[in-house]
Amino acid sequence: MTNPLLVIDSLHVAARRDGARRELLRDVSLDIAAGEIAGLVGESGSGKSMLGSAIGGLLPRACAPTSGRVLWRGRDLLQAAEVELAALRGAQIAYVFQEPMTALNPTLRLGRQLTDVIRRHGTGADATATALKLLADVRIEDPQQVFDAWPHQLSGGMRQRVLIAMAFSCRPALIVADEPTTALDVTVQAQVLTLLLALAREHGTAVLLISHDISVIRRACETVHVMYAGRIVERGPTAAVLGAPRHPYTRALLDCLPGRAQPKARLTALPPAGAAMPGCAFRARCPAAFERCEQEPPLGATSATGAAACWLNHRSESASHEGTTE
Ligand SMILES: Nc1ncnc2c1ncn2[C@@H]1O[C@H](COP(=O)(O)OP(=O)(O)OP(=O)(O)O)[C@@H](O)[C@H]1O
Repeated sequence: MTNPLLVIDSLHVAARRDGARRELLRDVSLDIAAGEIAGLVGESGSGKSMLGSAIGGLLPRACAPTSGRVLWRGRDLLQAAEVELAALRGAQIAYVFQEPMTALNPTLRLGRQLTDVIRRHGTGADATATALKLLADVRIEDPQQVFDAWPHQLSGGMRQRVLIAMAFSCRPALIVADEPTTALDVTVQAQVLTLLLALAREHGTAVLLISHDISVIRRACETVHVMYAGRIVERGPTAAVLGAPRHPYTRALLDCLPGRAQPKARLTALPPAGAAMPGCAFRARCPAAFERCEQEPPLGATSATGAAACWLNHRSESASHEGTTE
């Protein structure tokens, strides 16, 4: 990829609790180019939000990177001070989170919250006029009414539109959208996702769309990264990865889609992400890697480290679609 906006290079993140260390992200690498709509998919607890948070320096207090780099336009953000990260967030990297109510301040009218963001990043323009224009851009019919409203007076879908307006307010180069539609009614999920993507394309904004729902990723993203137990196990152009998945976990995710299971066929349970298991959790489903997986010694006695070791060793030959054309 020429001149990527974001390069995550062999990132490891661990949590510390009562003196014990638990690895949450293991050797994660991911590139995003300017304007690219990239997807990150995996089951709950696989580390998607942890990765999204690590990009903008928003990891929970108990969690920290232990090695690797997060290069933003070539600058390693893991070496940046909080003041630099705070300036970057909003201005260049914006976030849209799952639950709009928790991302908004319930004690401030929406117009005030929008103009605060606009003024903080100093675009110089009339903040009120800019806010009203942004509300119109997210297809809100009566921007003035929403500008004057309190967060609790809006529906979840409308609140998420306001947060999308806020995210675009400073024309960021990247939006990290962490399950942006999961908390919404099914009927508005598609509208909000379509809006987010349309604005991103219009402004040339790159998006890292985080979702547990592979059908959302399939519909929205040019590239996909599949995450399991803190690792990216497969990556590539969405059509290539989902059209011909190479990793058994990707195949298992696709098999979970409604309509995919054959009539009367049994749904096979996914291997548990946190369970202790020697060798590769997928060896029974992965003939190409079977022998190596069997021989691979587990890295540790607890957690899925045995599986991780295996993926680490055969990932490049079996699960990368690099260079694949759609
Ligand atoms: N504040 C925290 N301190 C320590 N560990 C955490 C913290 N938050 C999350 N974790 C752990 O990090 C791992 C990854 O969690 P993460 O929230 O990134 O998963 P996810 O894939 O985004 O799932 P979900 O879609 O349910 O949010 C999980 O094992 C989780 O228990």
